[in-house]
Amino acid sequence: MTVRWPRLTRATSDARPGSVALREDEPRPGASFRGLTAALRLVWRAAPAHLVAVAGLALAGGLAPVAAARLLKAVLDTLVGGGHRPATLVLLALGLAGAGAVTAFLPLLNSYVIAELQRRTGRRAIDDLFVAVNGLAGLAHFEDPAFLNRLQIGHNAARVAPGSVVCTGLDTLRGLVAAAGFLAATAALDWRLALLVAFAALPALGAELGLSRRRAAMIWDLGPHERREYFYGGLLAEVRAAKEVRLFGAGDEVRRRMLGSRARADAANRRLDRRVLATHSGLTLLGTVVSAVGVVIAIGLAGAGTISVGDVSLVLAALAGVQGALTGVALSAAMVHHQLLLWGHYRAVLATPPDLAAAPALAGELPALRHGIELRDVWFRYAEDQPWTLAGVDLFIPAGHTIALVGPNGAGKSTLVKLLCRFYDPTRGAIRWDGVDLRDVPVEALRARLTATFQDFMCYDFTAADNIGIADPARLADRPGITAAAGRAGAHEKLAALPRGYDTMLSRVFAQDDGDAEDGVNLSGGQWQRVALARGFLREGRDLLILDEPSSGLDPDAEHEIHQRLREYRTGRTSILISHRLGAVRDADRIVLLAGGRVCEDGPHEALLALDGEYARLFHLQARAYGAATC
Ligand SMILES: Nc1ncnc2c1ncn2[C@@H]1O[C@H](COP(=O)(O)OP(=O)(O)OP(=O)(O)O)[C@@H](O)[C@H]1O
Repeated sequence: MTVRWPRLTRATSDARPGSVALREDEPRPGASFRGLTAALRLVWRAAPAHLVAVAGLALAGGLAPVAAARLLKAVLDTLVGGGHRPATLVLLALGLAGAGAVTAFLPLLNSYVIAELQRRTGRRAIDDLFVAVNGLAGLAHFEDPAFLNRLQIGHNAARVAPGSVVCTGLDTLRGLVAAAGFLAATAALDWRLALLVAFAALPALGAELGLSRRRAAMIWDLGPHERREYFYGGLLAEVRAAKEVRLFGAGDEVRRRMLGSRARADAANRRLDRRVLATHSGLTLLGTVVSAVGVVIAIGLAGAGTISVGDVSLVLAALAGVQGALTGVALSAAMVHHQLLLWGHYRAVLATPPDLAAAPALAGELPALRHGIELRDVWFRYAEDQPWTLAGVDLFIPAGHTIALVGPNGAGKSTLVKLLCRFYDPTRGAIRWDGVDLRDVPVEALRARLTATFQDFMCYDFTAADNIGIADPARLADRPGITAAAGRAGAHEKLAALPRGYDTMLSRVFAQDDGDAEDGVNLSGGQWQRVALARGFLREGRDLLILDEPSSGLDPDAEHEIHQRLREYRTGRTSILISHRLGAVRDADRIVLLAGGRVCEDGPHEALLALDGEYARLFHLQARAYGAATC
């Protein structure tokens, strides 16, 4: 049957949605009122009772020292005035002791409640963050350094920023309450003293806000260095890199590079620390002068009989209290500001535009494949400044057929498969599933119809069962299905014979769930490949099977056996098989030779041999290498 496809009408462009959204030179997200309210909403959702408790504690914490100072004044004035009743003094003393106890205990309680609030909020924030990250259907963002930088900062901010913004904000409130109480008490004695102390706090506020802005900018600038440092640290610590690093004696070089990244980060931190030292020294000097002036004025007023001895004690407490409270307010306001800047990166990740165009609102399920998949004049490049990887591919994959993709390294075979899975959209042209443009279908609906084993498959540090079951999370507990898939991939005997069978960890990096690290095993490369194939097989019944180099790591017997199984499995199914072993793909319905991003040859094995083109040359080359003169 010949299927005629309608002409393409979709406007195409080089720009992939969202791909230019997060650049290194983009203005950084600023602290904003919306950021504050978003943090507050999150904390309220995650830990409402704790939020109320922290607010109550903040209010009590602000009032307690003022109450203590007022009680002390009353005690002193009562004592100096004479003629007092003992009961009054006892009551005052008890009140004073109570205020002192509250002042001492509040911070302990506060820390406990804040820690729990932080934990709950952090968990919720991280969950929201990774829901958003999971929602990015394509791969483009994960290859964008600016996005990765933002994600790392956002991830760190998620743990602490929202809780910290709210708690430190309440701390600021507590400081303001305390400062207002002390200022009112001081103003009642002498308003000039109150003004002097209040104005002395303003430079601290400005300086701390400036420092917080610098700190946040520095975290952004250091992100790439720190990511590199983690990367080098990983090379030194991870078992996957250990062989090459040791054999090549590359450890010292990697360590030097790691320390280089650390040194750049340290240098920037040092510059900031010097600025902090200079700023805080200036502020401390200012505070000392203000205190000294305040003390001299108060003693002068007491000497002149204008204020009482108790008033002097109140002024001394107020001076220290106001200064401490206002410095605390400046510090915590700066901290809120700093956390809001980092929180802005978190919110920016949540607001990251999708890198794939959304399907039309009414797009529904994708029907089972009946006719075939067509690539019509497909062009693709990974970025605008990179060369074309696919340059006008025209290809029809009929339903129920096996198409083998062959071609030199870098020809674009895996890229083509990635477009079929819609990890990227074509830069130009279109891919149609029974005539429906893939961009007009929800991406999940498309992927539900695919199964694949990729060339760079994952080796999960999971149990054997989970390593296979993860291919279809709804079937993680479907042990018969998992063992059947493993059987089809020729992995069952090996996995069943492991110390804990399918419950054995395929890792020596993590212990079993019960903490026993002894039973974890490492598989060989070929065994891992079979597990990866089993994952593909678990998703049986899908419309399109993609196998990218499914047997590259297998021994000859295993390769023969796997290809035999694949042949049986593929019969009547639509599949795409990529392989450099041309002998393994000769029985495909059609063999497509990609080169330079285009389809150069296309036809069954015999037809391509008869054509005597590039495929025939490569096939004979391999056949000779295997010692087979004729094929
Ligand atoms: N994520 C990426 N970002 C940028 N360029 C990429 C990316 N992946 C692949 N490329 C480039 O695209 C080209 C085609 O790569 P692809 O992996 O599709 O080739 P292939 O035909 O599968 O090669 P091989 O036979 O070696 O597996 C290569 O030049 C490669 O450098």
